[in-house]
Amino acid sequence: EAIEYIKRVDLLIKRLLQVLMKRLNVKDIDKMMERLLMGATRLHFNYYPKCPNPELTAGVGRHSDISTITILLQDDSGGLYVRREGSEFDSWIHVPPATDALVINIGDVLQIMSNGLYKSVEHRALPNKNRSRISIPTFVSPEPDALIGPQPQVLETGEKPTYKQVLYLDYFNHFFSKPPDGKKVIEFAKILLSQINVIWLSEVLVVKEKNFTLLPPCIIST
Ligand SMILES: O=C(O)CCC(=O)C(=O)O
Ligand SMILES: [Fe+2]
Repeated sequence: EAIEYIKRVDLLIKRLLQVLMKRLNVKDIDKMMERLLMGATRLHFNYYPKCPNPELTAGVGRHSDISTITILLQDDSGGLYVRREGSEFDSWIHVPPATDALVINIGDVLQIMSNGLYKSVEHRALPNKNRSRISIPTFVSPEPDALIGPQPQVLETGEKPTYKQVLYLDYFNHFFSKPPDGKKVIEFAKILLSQINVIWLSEVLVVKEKNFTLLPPCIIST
């Protein structure tokens, strides 16, 4: 049954990625792109024993997944919450379990690759008071040695990159080096304003010294 599930989910993953990448002007998912998007897919089995006081337990703390996408199969007990985007105060929406339905999360890798067009979803999971819960997420992720960054097709229009190229293994290790803390992890791949200023200032200095015309600004990832 598990193998059959994996086979079917694999087809679903490929179909979903095709649609999602089309929006980024990536029309063909070749072998290289496949390794970048789904080179290392992992299945986790989460068990939450019942707990008399769920609000006092950590459960799975607030985080976004460091995957490209996550396909989540949950049982019918409930306990997954997503953060309402843009709310000033913490506001969580319960994701009710639906029969024969899967939950699809956008992960950080897709946010980075799309230069922020797609947004990874912040979520958390709490145990139940009266019964245990099982969830089975499939994390669709790049190979450890893949470089993740905004795709050239996304930047074709002249859009400035918000994220730099990072090794997926470094991103992965960074995520697991700290307790979960919302969407802070993605800052690891962000191009910082100070980095842009330094590059811009150095261009101005070159112009002043040599009387050259200003080169088009380029953002170098460090
Ligand atoms: O148990 C759930 O519903 C979510 C678990 C989760 O977010 C995770 O394992 O990353
Ligand atoms: Fe998660």
